[in-house]
Amino acid sequence: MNVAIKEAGTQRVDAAEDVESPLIEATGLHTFYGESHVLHGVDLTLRAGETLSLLGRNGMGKTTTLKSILGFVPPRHGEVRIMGLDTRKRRPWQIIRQGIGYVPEGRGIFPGISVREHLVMAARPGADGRTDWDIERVLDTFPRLKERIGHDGSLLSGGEQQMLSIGRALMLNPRLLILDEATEGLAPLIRDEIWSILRTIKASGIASIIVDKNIDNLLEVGDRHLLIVKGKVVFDGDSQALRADPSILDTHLGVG
Ligand SMILES: Nc1ncnc2c1ncn2[C@@H]1O[C@H](COP(=O)(O)OP(=O)(O)OP(=O)(O)O)[C@@H](O)[C@H]1O
Repeated sequence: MNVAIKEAGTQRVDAAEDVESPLIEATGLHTFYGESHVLHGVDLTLRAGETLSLLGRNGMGKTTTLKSILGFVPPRHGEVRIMGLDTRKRRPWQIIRQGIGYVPEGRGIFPGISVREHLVMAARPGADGRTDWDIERVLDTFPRLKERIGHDGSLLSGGEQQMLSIGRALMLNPRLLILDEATEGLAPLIRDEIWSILRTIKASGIASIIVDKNIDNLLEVGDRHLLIVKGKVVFDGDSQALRADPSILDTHLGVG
């Protein structure tokens, strides 16, 4: 057992981190918006280096699962441990500082701030002290961003903004990336480019949770898949298991 003392802004967070323990261990999550009960006992585990996809039709609770894990919508019942840290009573920024790069729906690119500034502002050693993702490596991974380095981020195309959002998350030297609908609304060629980048990121050893609608890419890149229906996990297994029973995707996503 490794006991790590982590800096979290002005507050020190003591985290008992077991290197063998999962990066994320969420059990029995029940999440509400007001009186509306959206998650009904979701369990989710993510191990180091693993790529996990969240599948499900619109409105089934994928984004809410991510927001529950990150503390934006804290679950009313259940427990989330991130790299050993019990996240109850933690603020989202404290949770993210455990080593999470979050790429939200909508990208979060600011007007009046250049590509370089977006990247430089985010730069930080990882929670484990790693600094292997720096601006040079991000620009090598995203040649389109290199070409647009001085441009206002908000004036980039949708695909370039998405790349900037992912590049910015990598500048945090995260142990895991969370990507919510990273290829939504993009042209097919740009989507392919982003999937290729996600494969590169996976090969670098960073774990990820990906919410996306492209099943073929998810089956190829993902190690494991959680299928969420009305706030409950109805399938948790690998690509082989999902391919072996097309009725699962057919029933719950209308594809198969
Ligand atoms: N801020 C909110 N207030 C009230 N209800 C919400 C809120 N956000 C989401 N919901 C509801 O919670 C349920 C789950 O939504 P969620 O966004 O998690 O689904 P999703 O699986 O990510 O689907 P999508 O792909 O449409 O985002 C839906 O019924 C949605 O209408």
